[in-house]
Amino acid sequence: MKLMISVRDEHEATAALVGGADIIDIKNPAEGSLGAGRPETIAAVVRAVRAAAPVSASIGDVPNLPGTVALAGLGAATCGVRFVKVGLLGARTDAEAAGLLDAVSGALRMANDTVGLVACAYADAALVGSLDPFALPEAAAPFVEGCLIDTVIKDGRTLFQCLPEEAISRFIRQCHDRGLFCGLAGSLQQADLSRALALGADIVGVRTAACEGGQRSGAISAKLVERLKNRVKGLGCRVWDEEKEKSTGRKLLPTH
Ligand SMILES: O=C[C@H](O)COP(=O)(O)O
Repeated sequence: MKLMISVRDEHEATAALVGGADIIDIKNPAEGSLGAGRPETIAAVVRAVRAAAPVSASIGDVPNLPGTVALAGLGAATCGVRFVKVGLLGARTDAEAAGLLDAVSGALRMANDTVGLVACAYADAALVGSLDPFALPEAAAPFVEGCLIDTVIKDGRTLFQCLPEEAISRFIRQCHDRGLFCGLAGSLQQADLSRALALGADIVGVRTAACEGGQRSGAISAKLVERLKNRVKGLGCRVWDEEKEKSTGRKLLPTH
């Protein structure tokens, strides 16, 4: 299981790498759960990380405007990231989700073939009228390399307080059955990491628990990242299903 740390800028990216993060995810917490960073910030993080880890860039908790979102995806893809991550906040149906992802994946192909797309739905979608997260893997499968389930309301409630483990397990299975990697996020704390691994998650995405003061508006602390990483290492790592990698022809884990 890989530890993905969501960072605001190149300074936080460096701290996350020092702490042992496996994946560097760029987001702007001031603009939402998956708020988009500015292009110059994304480029600065890519330069700071170099080849030390895969870099993903979030393009926001997006509205249901495929053209607008595709342009945002193209912009992020030209900054040298390995993944573009899109929060499907404005999609209400699987058809709207597929329409958005089709538009963004077409834009990424204009940039280059090495940039993968990651679709994100929300465990607390019902509170904001967004897409049922369990409709995501099926709708996203033709366009993405992986899916993430996160929380849109960052009030400290964790993913595991929004959904029962059985439901999270179902989401992970839906992804794996379609050859997609699956990430879990949503105010995850140390204690949640073992649950995520036991359920078969491939990636855990964290910001708040890696921030000084335990506030996602705080700064990423290398020490706190190291503590999270040691916890993940102490839990061992899920062995990939070689068959699935062969059958999909895709590395199921992000590579850089
Ligand atoms: O990685 C994405 C998540 O939004 C992490 O943020 P969080 O731990 O503050 O919920």
